Amino acid sequence: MDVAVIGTGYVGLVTGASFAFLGHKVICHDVDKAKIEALKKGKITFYEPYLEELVQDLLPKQRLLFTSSLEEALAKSEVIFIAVGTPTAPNTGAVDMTYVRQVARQIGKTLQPHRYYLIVNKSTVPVGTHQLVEGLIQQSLSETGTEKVNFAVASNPEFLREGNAIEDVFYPDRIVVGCHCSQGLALLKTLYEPLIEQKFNLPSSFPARPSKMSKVPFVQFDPISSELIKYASNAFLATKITYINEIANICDLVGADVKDVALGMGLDQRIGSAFLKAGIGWGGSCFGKDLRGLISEAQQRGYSPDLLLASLKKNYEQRYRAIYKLQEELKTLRGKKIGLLGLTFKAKTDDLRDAPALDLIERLLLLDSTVKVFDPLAMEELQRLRPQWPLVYEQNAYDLAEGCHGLILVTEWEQFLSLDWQKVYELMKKPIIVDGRNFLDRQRLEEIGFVYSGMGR
Ligand SMILES: NC(=O)C1=CN([C@@H]2O[C@H](COP(=O)(O)OP(=O)(O)OC[C@H]3O[C@@H](n4cnc5c(N)ncnc54)[C@H](O)[C@@H]3O)[C@@H](O)[C@H]2O)C=CC1
Ligand SMILES: O=C(O)[C@H]1O[C@H](OP(=O)(O)OP(=O)(O)OC[C@H]2O[C@@H](n3ccc(=O)[nH]c3=O)[C@H](O)[C@@H]2O)[C@H](O)[C@@H](O)[C@@H]1O
Repeated sequence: MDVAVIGTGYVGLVTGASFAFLGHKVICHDVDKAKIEALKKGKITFYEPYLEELVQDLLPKQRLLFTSSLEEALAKSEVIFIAVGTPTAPNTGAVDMTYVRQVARQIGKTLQPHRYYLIVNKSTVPVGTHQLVEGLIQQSLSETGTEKVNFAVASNPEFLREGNAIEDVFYPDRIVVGCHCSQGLALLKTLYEPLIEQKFNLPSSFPARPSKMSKVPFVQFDPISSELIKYASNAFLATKITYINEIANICDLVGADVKDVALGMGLDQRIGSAFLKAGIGWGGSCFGKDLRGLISEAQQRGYSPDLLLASLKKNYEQRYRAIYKLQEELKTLRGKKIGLLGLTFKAKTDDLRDAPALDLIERLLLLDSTVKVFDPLAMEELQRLRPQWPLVYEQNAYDLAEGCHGLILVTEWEQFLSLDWQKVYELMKKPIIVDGRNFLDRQRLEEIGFVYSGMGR
């Protein structure tokens, strides 16, 4: 099947590459010409495990093409995915639909008569966006006088995680679609058929298929419900983390260990063990924006979603607990050297969008600390985002530790587990460590002589 993907960011590129791998012919379009030129050479502009390898494998086979021309992208395509950004609008917390609107209008100007097209919203979008996109396309068609174009708009939200995108896209828990048009629904089913049936094999160096996996549920809903499933899922996951963080804070008060509490809770199948890792709070490009988006949707309709409001507020407060813990040990942080081990919002990504590290650094600078940073992937990105911050950028964890009064582990990078912690201890001025992800071996660190503080343990 000929497929176009509009917007070649995280989601667009993973979507395009995965459909191409499954045997479809995919053409990805983006307005960012530099991105397209890099992709044509097999270079991706962000870090995502396995993705560059996949793109480089598909390019010579001509199954995955890139273009900065929308006309070229739509020339042969029957199914058109919209995968542009839907950020939070300034001040209101509502979803900024500028890019989706632009794309819908442009698609409407480009569709050809006497053809059928299925336009699929892959972006995370407010309820009713399928109607908005349909209306804007229809309007453009009328403006250009294009008649006899048969098209439908569907919802097909994406649930991948950054850093785990290939695994999540090829071995998903479910495929959610919302489409009123039976022809469109049939096309989506055909498109996803190899994935539903798991009729493919990734290269042996890629993540293996989970052993219990057989068929992937392809679940159809009304488009409005499909659109809401995405927001409701992200809001639930974010709230589940906020919940365990609340329990962690209570653990700190009563002397319990949140890792044990989460283990005991998670064994109850009704609760489940996933997303019960306590820490300095969630970050990233989507949880915050999608919670705000859902809150705004509810408020626009006169409903106050108090649980979601609390979940959002508590998460941002949680970030500062790492600093309170340092203050407990060091009293004042003025003039103290504090090192941040890791910067990204999670491991296996170079993404700093809404990363807790940004709030931590800002607060530490306000408290007149000297802030040293090290991250395996995100140093240049931090310099680009906050060139005005007077930070000490270090090349490795040992240089970071040198002369520090305290370290905060911000990101659970695997490589931090195998550091020579005795050496780190000897390099520090005061051996205080706040493990913001409950990631390190507490017992070993305490044996070395560190003053260790986890989140809720
Ligand atoms: N990043 C993630 O892990 C996930 C993101 N999503 C959702 O997917 C959507 C896209 O997110 P990302 O891929 O992270 O965004 P991104 O910012 O990485 O990529 C968006 C791309 O769209 C392009 N674009 C903007 N306007 C365009 C236009 N008029 N025509 C063509 N291209 C245009 C941009 O240049 C950019 O390359 C958002 O709604 C997001 O909430 C959903 C699941 C996971
Ligand atoms: O809509 C999206 O963009 C995506 O948002 C999240 O994915 P992502 O933000 O990439 O990463 P997660 O693995 O969900 O982690 C988000 C944050 O929660 C934190 N987290 C996660 C799990 C946990 O137990 N504890 C915890 O603090 C992570 O450290 C990270 O800061 C969702 O998990 C995806 O299903 C969704 O598609």
